[in-house]
This record gives sequence, C-alpha cells and structure tokens, in this order.
Amino acid sequence: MSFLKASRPSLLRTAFPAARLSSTAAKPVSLKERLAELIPKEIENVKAVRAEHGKKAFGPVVVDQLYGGMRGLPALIWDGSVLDPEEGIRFRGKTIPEIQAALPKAPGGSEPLPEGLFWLLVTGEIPTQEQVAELSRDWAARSAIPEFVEEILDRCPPTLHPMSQFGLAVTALNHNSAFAKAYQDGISKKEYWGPTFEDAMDLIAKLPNIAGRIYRNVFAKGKLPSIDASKDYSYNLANLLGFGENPAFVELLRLYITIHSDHEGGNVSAHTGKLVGSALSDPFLAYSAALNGLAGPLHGLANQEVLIWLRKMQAQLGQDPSDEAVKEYIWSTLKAGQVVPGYGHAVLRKTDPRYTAQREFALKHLPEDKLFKLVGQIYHLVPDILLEAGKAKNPWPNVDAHSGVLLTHYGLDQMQFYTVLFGVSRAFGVAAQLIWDRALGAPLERPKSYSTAAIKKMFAGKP
Ligand SMILES: CC(=O)SCCNC(=O)CCNC(=O)[C@H](O)C(C)(C)COP(=O)(O)OP(=O)(O)OC[C@H]1O[C@@H](n2cnc3c(N)ncnc32)[C@H](O)[C@@H]1OP(=O)(O)O
Ligand SMILES: O=C([O-])CC(=O)C(=O)O
Repeated sequence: MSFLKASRPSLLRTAFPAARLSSTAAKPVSLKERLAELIPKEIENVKAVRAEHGKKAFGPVVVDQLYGGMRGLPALIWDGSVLDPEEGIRFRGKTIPEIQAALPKAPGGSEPLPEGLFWLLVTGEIPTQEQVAELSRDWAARSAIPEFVEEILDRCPPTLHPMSQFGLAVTALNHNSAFAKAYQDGISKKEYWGPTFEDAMDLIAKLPNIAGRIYRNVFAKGKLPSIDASKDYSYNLANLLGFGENPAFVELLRLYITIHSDHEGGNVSAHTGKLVGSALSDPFLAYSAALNGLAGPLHGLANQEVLIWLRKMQAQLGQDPSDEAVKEYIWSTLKAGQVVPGYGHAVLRKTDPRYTAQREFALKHLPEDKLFKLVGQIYHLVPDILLEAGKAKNPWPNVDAHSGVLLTHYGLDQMQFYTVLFGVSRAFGVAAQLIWDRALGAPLERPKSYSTAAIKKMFAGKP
C-alpha cells in the first residue's frame, strides 16, 4: 500500500489531515484507509468463492441471447448494486427508501448526501457525518480543472451537444492521470488500485466544474463562481449552475445524484466504463467512453427525450389535455415507429423505484406543478397502451420519465443539459467499480463472438 501515502496531493494533506481517526467513530476517517483495510479481505473472499464455485454452470446460454443484446446473460461481477426486476435497485443491499433513511444529510436537509452513497458503494458501509464531510472537503480541494480543459470547453460551439462536450473534457483529464503515470513508471499490479482511487476521486471532484462550464457556455448564463470548500458536492454543483440560492433545488440534486449513481454492472454506461477500464485505460478514458454510451436516447439521453416529448404534447394539446387526447398522442408516437421515452426497461418489470422517489419529492415540493400533473396523468395511460401494443416487456416508467420535470420546475429547462447531470451522478458508480476492478485484479474483458454461419453449422441436423 505504498501508494497510499505517496499519491495524496500535498495541498490536501495540510488543509485536511485525512488520516486522523474520528473521535465519534471507530472507523478511520479516510475512505482510502478504509479501502486499504477491506481490499485484502475481499481478495480472499473472491478467491474462496472461485475455489468453491468456479467451475459451476449458471445454466444454458440460448442463441437468442447472442442476437438479443445479451439480455439476462450472467456475465459480470459488481457488488456495489444489484437490480431486481420486480423490486428495483439495491445499493449494497439497501433499497432507495433505506438509503434515504440511513445516509447522512446536510444540516437542515432531508435528502441523502451523494458523498455518503459513494462511501457506501465503495465500502459497503454507512459512513458517519464526519466521513461524508471529509469527502465533501476532499472533492472541493480536487475540483479545479486544468486551464487547457477550460479552453477546450470554451472553444466548443454552443451547437455541440453538452454530452459531446462533457465527453471531450473528461477524456482530456487523462492528461493528469495518476494511474497512467504510475503505469508508465512501472507500478506493480498489486498497487493499481491506489492511483485508480486517486483518479476516481479526481474525476468525481472535477465534474461539477466541467458541467458548470458547459452549462454557462452553452446557455449563456454568465461567469462560473468558484467552489465553496465549506459546502457539500451538490450545493457546489447547484451553485455552479446558478441555483445555489435555492435550497429545494440543492436538495433535489442531492437526491438526483444519489439515485442515478449506479444500476448494477450491466447497463450501457457502467458496463462501458468497466470494459474500457479492463484494458487498463485510466478512469478518465474509461468514464468518457461510459458517457458516450449514456448519451444514447435509449439510455441516459431518454431524460432529454421525455421533456421534448412532453413539451411537444403540450404544444399540440394545450396545458390541460383530456385523457383521450393524451392517449391519441401516445398512440401516434407508437404508430410513427418511435418509442415512448421514459417507459420500458431492459431488466425492470415494475415501476422504477427511482421514479417513485422523484414522484415523492414532487408531491412534497411541487404538487401543483402543471408538468408534474401531466407526468402523473401519463403514468395512468401509457402502461395499458404499451400492453395493448404488445411489444414492450415492461410497460412501466423508468427513472428518466420523471427527472426533467423536477429540473424544469426550478428553472433548469434546457433539456439538452439533463444527461450531463445524469453523467455527473453515474461517475459515482463507475468510479467505485473501477477502483474495485483494479483492486481485485479484474482481467481484460474479451467475450467470444460468433458468426451466423457458425451458429447454423453448430446446430445443423439437430432439432
Ligand atoms: C437510465 C436508463 O437507461 S432507463 C431506459 C431509458 N430509455 C427509455 O426510456 C427509452 C424507451 N424505452 C425503450 O426503448 C426500451 O424499453 C429500453 C431500451 C429501455 C429497453 O429495451 P429492451 O430491453 O429491448 O425492451 P423490450 O424487450 O421490452 O423490447 C421489446 C420491443 O418493445 C419495444 N419497446 C420497449 N419499450 C418501449 C417503449 N417505451 N415504447 C415503445 N416501444 C417499446 C422495443 O423497442 C422492442 O421493439 P422491437 O421488437 O420492434 O425491437
Ligand atoms: O439498468 C439499465 O439498463 C438502465 C438504467 O436504468 C440505468 O443504467 O440507470
């Protein structure tokens, strides 16, 4: 663990002595120290599981899975979160209501701090208030982005989609990657996790400055304020976007970042990050690849698509459309060969609990909002229509059906920006996974592909 001491930025060491023990908790204050304790035990745990179960089969793989986007194919290991089709996501075994109750909150706040969720994803433990405060301070201290990255963003035409700008900037952060440097310097495999941890922390810490700069540049929203080291991550992100004075918006971001962070290992963004990281591309390269997957309309971009779809509906049908008019609009979407954005899911078979958490937030903070009411009305109409149309395996809403409505309520109505916020959050899950992959020595990913001719030959003459 020699990297543990060597890699910590000296500025941070003096400003925030991370190594001291909490007076209130038996656990060490620093996340990196706690990780250093957990990793050897987990290496032994994985060894034991592989020794006992390594040669056991999961069941048959059918040809349809090769053609069908690998649905249900058991192929990955990730302990941070697991998705049950009926129940939805659990982060380290905890449901969304459970983490809302258990994770530390900001003073006067009632939503969980994403800092706590990151700690939970990485360690499997609920952190103390002091531990999350330390993470807030650590991320604030790491938050500055290099000047050349600022220049890259400032040179982007405002017509370049915010997600493309986001991916560019995150790729460019690889310039200062601790992992890439350590690899060039000949670091031992056993120590990979140390510089990966540093990059992962830097990545998360720098995203608000990137997101804020993109938002201000593209939507002409004026000068970026600086990060306030005495405040939490979500406050700072809100403030960079120009919403720091609105406590309800800050609370929304705390909830938003917490619930969008991770959705087990197989979703497009998480899996892309893991796959690219498996080539020992550093966390910045791995995460920029993940962002490009998140930018697709069947994945993270669906939250932008939902708002565009709702706005078109309002423009066509007015502010208070009848159920009949809304039904017709939904059918016209399907008949045009398009998907209803925000509905359906590759794994879930019930309403996404992330949708429910956002609905509860709306009921508390904006019950009379017209767009929120429309979203509620649609919820009562879309599932029956999708069932009648007979294709979608899951007719229920996913997380993206609700997020834009909340952001719009507070004035963040530039829907092209929404997936950037999703991307800030998803970094928490991908970063946690990259740290553990390097700690456990996860190998290069390289599944086998087959040609259609090979499939035909394999089963020729067999029923
Ligand atoms: C954060 C997230 O990524 S959550 C998902 C965000 N994406 C969306 O909301 C976009 C709308 N939804 C969809 O396109 C899909 O439901 C997906 C991409 C999420 C899941 O896709 P799949 O696992 O392939 O879904 P499923 O097995 O149910 O698809 C079967 C058929 O139903 C269709 N279908 C699924 N959902 C919908 C929908 N919301 N509207 C219309 N048709 C749908 C599929 O397009 C597919 O049609 P096809 O046979 O002509 O190709
Ligand atoms: O799980 C998935 O495939 C998509 C999803 O909801 C997410 O990544 O948040």
